[in-house]
Amino acid sequence: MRFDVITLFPDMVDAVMGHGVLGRAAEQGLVELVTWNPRDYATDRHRTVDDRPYGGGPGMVMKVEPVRAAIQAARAAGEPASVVYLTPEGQKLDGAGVAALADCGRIILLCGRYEGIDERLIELEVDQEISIGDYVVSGGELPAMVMMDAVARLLPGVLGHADSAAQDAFAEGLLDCPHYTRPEVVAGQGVPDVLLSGDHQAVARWRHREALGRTWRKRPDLLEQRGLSHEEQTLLEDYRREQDY
Ligand SMILES: NC(=O)c1ccc(NC2CCCC2)nc1
Repeated sequence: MRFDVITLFPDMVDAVMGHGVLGRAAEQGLVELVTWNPRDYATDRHRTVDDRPYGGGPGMVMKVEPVRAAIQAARAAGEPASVVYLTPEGQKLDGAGVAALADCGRIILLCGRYEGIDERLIELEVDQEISIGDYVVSGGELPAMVMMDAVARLLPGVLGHADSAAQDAFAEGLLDCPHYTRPEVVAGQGVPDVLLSGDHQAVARWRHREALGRTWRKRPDLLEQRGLSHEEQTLLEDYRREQDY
C-alpha cells in the first residue's frame, strides 16, 4: 500500500512511519509513504500557498494552484489513486470505511491548513471527503496519520499475529474484551480464573461474552446496528446475570 500525502508539514507526517507497527511495516515494504509539499510548487518569490478569503473574514485559505500542482505531481508518480480530503465535513470514518480504504493499492491524502482549501480544489481534484470525528483540529495531518495507522493495521503481514487485526475491537462490530498480564495479583486484584485455566475454548467463549457485554453496556448503538446470533444472545444473558445487571 502506498500513501501519498499532500502537506505543508512533511516531517510531521513522516513521524507516523518511524515507529512501532507502522515503522516495521515500512521497513518490510508493506507500506510506503511519500510526502508532497505544496510550497515546493508555489511559483512566486515568497512561495505563497495561502491568501486572504474572498468576501473577507478571519484567517487564510489555501490557494488552488500550488496544491493542485502537488496533487498532480503525486498522481503522475505512481498508479491511479483516489484523492481523499480530510475534513470535519467528510464521511465519518468507521471500521467498514477503513476496510474499504485498505483495499486500495494507493491513496493520495490531502491535508488542509488555515481555514481550509479553496472550494474549487475539491471540485477539481478530490474524490472523497473523510472525517475522523465531529471536531476540528488545526490541520489534516493528524487525521491523515490516524487513517494511515488504522488502514495499515489491516494489511496482510503488518500485525505480527495473523489474526490480531481480526481480534481488534470493532473488527466484528464489537468493543474489545478486557486484557490482563503479569503479575497475577496486583494491588490486591487477581485475574479471571478462566484466563489461567489453559482451556482455550473456554477463554475464547469468555472473551466473546465480555466483548458482547461491554458493547451492550458502553455502546448499545453498535449492538442495535449489528444484531446478535442466537448463541450471542445467550452469552449476553450470561454476562448480564453474572454482572447482576
Ligand atoms: N475531523 C476531522 O477529520 C478533521 C479534519 C481536518 C481538520 N482540520 C483541517 C481542515 C481544513 C483546515 C484544518 N479538522 C478535523
